[in-house]
Amino acid sequence: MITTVTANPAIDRTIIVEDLKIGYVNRVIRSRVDAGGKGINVAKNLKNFGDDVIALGFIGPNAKYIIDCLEDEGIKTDFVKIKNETRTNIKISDISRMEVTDLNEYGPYVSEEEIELLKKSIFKYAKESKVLVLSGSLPQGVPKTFYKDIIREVKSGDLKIILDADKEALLYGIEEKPYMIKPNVQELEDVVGKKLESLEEVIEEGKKLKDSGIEIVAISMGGRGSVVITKEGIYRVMPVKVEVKGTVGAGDAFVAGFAHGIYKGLPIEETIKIAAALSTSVVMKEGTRAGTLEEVNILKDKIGIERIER
Ligand SMILES: Nc1ncnc2c1ncn2[C@@H]1O[C@H](COP(=O)(O)OP(=O)(O)OP(=O)(O)O)[C@@H](O)[C@H]1O
Ligand SMILES: O=P(O)(O)OC[C@@]1(O)O[C@H](CO)[C@@H](O)[C@@H]1O
Repeated sequence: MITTVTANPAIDRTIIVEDLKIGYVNRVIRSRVDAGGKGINVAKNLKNFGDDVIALGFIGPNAKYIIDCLEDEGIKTDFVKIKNETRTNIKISDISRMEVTDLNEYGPYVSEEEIELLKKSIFKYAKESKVLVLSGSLPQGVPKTFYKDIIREVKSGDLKIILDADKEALLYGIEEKPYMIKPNVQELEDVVGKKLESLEEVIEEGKKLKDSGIEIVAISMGGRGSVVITKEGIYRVMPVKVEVKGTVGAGDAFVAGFAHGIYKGLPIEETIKIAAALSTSVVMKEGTRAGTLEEVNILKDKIGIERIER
């Protein structure tokens, strides 16, 4: 089984506009609502691959919609029901600039008792899982060491932990050496505390993290693809040129591709291709949506992948 944890789910409201003008009245062409939050997006992608996945996290009284969406898709869920409301994140997609602006709320305040309930649940499901995905920001009241504490508690040879977080949650999490991390360049810059101007610098810093004991360091670079640093080698992955309709959740699809490959024990190059293809299929869609197996099968062979160092 694969367990995904979304401490800070979101009702994602995507608003499609043309030529957004800040400070003016803008007309909305169309809008849509999706169940969002990073771990939830990972779970949606994994389900489309037919993997056995369960989604955990905190859920507020206003967000039954999220549970219903996941259950409609056949995804198992076991969320901790909290007193305060789940956030709504606004995604403004400007189709003339092909640009998405994210307005993400901090999320609800979560109590100590609610945090303990989620921790217990994660510890329970981790015992039955091969892969554990810890993804996204932490809502208010949750200590920045949340992921670190979980990794320390559940880490074992049999469980592969993927951490996709930012800022302090990532910094602390890294201290416990998860199996894999997936920072984007900005997140990696925050970890190393400096601007990374060239691909060489990105690789250099990624290598240091890998050498510190993290097996896979996958650095995503948006429309420039990614660099994946593993013990098998360093891979430069080039994206496919497609019509981009929305980039929200591309990173989560990338993570899901790795979770799938690791779960199935696939070779690293095949895993990377699936991850890149899955993220490509997501950018071809409006809103926060997952990719499908059929889309990946079409896109996979178009992914350019080059081993640049052993
Ligand atoms: N404009 C694009 N064109 C083609 N592929 C893209 C584009 N943007 C993203 N991708 C694909 O998605 C992957 C992950 O994207 P990105 O680096 O934006 O993740 P992220 O910053 O974690 O995103 P998010 O937090 O919104 O999920 C990239 O490595 C690439 O394969
Ligand atoms: O505020 P966070 O937790 O960092 O990110 C939340 C979020 O932007 O991430 C997903 C896309 O990756 C969206 O579904 C969601 O709204």
